[in-house]
Amino acid sequence: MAEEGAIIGRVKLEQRHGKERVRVGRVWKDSDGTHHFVEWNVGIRLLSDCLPAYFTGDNSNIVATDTMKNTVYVKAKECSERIPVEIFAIKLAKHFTTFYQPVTTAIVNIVEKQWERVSVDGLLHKHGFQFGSEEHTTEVVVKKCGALQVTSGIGKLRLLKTTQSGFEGFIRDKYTILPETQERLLGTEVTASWRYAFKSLQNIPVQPLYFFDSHMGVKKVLVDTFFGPPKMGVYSPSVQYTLFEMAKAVLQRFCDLSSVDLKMPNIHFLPVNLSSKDNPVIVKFEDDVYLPTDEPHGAIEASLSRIHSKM
Ligand SMILES: O=c1[nH]c(=O)c2[nH]c(=O)[nH]c2[nH]1
Repeated sequence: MAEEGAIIGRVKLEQRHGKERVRVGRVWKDSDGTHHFVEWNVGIRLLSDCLPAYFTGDNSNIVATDTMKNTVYVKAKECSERIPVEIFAIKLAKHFTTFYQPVTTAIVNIVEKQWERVSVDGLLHKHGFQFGSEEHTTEVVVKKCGALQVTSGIGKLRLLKTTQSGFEGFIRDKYTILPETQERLLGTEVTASWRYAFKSLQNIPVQPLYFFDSHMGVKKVLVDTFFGPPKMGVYSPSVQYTLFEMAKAVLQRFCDLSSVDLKMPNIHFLPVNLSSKDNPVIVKFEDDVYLPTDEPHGAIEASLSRIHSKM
């Protein structure tokens, strides 16, 4: 059994090492001239018995972080077919736990940037892509025994609705100035992550589009639940309530997920009222003119997990 930590006198050492921000772009070319492109930003952490490196300067059990970086490019080259980011992360993590005897666990995080195929004159371009702000994230943990944990996610998903939102009934005291309202603009930048229920390398779903479809599906449920039906929308009494509705909808719709984690900052758009001594009403706020802000913002986060296998 490898040792990743040790107690020395009255202190405990826990250690891991890896490489951060290894950036790779990969193109796949179909025979009809259609190209596919992904950009990945990879982080790797290896748990292994390299305590002698800390205690005596003996590096003989260390996988150099430079080697980890090279491995990202080698494995990207080896992927001759277009693959989802989750499968690439699993391949990398599996490599580290099987190729290196001292490595007991590999943790691979990847952020995929959004390069979307462009349309020109109404036709999808064969090799032209446009950058979007959204991110597709994954974290994969693989143990030597084959145990696996896969988390997927979405980052920087900015959503905003101009009505059907309010906030009332909260604690009022001598520090409170926020008025109660049934009419406000609601803006957020969703960071979502969800854990798949399968727990070993043998149980990874075999359908080639599984992770692509899950990602698109979860995103659609999150967005649809946030906004409600196109004509009427749906009333949000708080970010907290809407967040819970979104998380519940994801677990109800996708039974192969065991938990979902949502961070939904309340990004404030401040009402604009302008007045002067001579002109008391230059701009009177009527739910129309706002000052967009980045900070400070509300921080509202929650996780929802299944206690039983079915909801
Ligand atoms: O939806 C909201 N939740 C809060 O907790 C909160 N706090 C606040 O100032 N505005 C809001 N809005």
